[in-house]
Amino acid sequence: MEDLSTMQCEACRPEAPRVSEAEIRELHPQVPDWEIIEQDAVRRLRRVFKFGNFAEALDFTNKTGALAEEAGHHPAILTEYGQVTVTWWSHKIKGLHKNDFIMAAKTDQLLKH
Ligand SMILES: C[C@H](O)[C@H](O)[C@H]1CNC2=NC(N)=NC(=O)C2=N1
Repeated sequence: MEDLSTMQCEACRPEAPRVSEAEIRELHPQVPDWEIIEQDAVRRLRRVFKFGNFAEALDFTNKTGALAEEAGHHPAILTEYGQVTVTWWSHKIKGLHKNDFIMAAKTDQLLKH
């Protein structure tokens, strides 16, 4: 399968289907550091990134924000001293779309720059 991090998000449409269990089984292993959580009955992808201090956490936060703006698809980001929690889901469909797996893979790539 194509590397998720090289794919582009498709425009979020309210009628878009959430990922199926079969799609999750195919996509989740490609972003193994992310957990699937359910919060307020909405399934989301979440990863905690560890850093040495707040400045590094803030830098990563800003890079993630720029990635989101470029893609037009936005996460929840909690920035703390030494760690950043990034949570991806698709607001319009109140759940997980392939876009969220793509953005999780792209977020992982930020660690390499
Ligand atoms: C108008 C704007 O493009 C839409 O509201 C976008 C913005 N960013 C988004 N981000 C996420 N995660 N889900 C959405 O449904 C979404 N919709």
